[in-house]
Amino acid sequence: MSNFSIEPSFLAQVLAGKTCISLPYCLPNGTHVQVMDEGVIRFEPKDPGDRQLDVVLSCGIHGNETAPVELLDQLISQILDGQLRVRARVLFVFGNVEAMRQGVRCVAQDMNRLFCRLPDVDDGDEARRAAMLEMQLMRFFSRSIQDGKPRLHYDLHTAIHGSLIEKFAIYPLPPHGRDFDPLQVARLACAGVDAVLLQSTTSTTFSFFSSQHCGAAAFTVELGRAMPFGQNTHIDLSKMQSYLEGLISGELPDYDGVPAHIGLYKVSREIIKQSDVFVLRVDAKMDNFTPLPVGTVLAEDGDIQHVVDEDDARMIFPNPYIEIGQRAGLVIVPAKGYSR
Ligand SMILES: O=C(O)CCC(=O)N[C@@H](CCC(=O)O)C(=O)O
Ligand SMILES: [Zn+2]
Repeated sequence: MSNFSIEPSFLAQVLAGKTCISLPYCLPNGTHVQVMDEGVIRFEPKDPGDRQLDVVLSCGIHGNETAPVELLDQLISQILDGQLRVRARVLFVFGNVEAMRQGVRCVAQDMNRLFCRLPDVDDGDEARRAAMLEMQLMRFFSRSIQDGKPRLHYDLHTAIHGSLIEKFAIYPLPPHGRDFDPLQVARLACAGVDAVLLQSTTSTTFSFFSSQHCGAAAFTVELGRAMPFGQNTHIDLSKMQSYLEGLISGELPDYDGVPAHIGLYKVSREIIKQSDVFVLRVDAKMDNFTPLPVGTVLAEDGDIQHVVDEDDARMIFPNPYIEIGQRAGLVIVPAKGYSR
């Protein structure tokens, strides 16, 4: 990508293979811009004293989840053409570029299962890309760790199936046994998210990486159902767009507690596929958050039977078409006892 150009869009240039690391340059309004790698672009305010926070906005970790990619591309265009004033350091990441080109979730390996691991000489393209993105985030957040600015990461996705709650987030709990921050949940509500899943287990996702290793308040955000590029008009991302525009312009909204309408859930257990005779006994296409009565057989895996024994259980991300050792679904329950 050469210096300051609005057309074609950043996304179009990424898909055409025309972005790679570049020298930093300035927009006419003084905003600093640098392409850090293919599909990775950083903006910094003209006046360092203007900077309120550091935020990573990522999408396309799954290449067929296009609505968030279109949203972030629009924000990048608004910055490049001077409509959106930058008062934060912002790193935009288009995650799995090759999968985006092919319109598939992944090419060989699910990239959101490849974070927080040691690199290996046999790593494929997606594992190497995940390791490179980890380095980009470590580098980006190292400045905010030094000077104490708020660190945020929103990793935007869309889900394979429908969902009774269209927009929800997974919130990896901060390290060292710290509790979740109600203010972060309230900010997600402001962005149009209606339920938050508090995740206390370890994970291999991008948001888990930035929470654990960069000390960022980090979230995987599901924004509706995955559709090809240009077919996302059914998803209303206006609240998310306004919220992100606010962050980029340095506005970090403050709230008292978690809004009453937000559903708070926690992971009761993960259903891991342990053998090639694994069978899901519930409809693999059922909507996320579908209630599951006690006694429902969820899956069978050789001698193992997964049966619901939790009150008020629901399942999200049911998917039997995964490799052995991976997650075939999450059983979640309401998180009780949290003050709002
Ligand atoms: O709809 C599905 O089954 C998957 C949607 C998706 O990509 N979800 C993320 C969630 C990540 C997390 O648990 O934080 C994923 O599976 O990677
Ligand atoms: Zn995804």
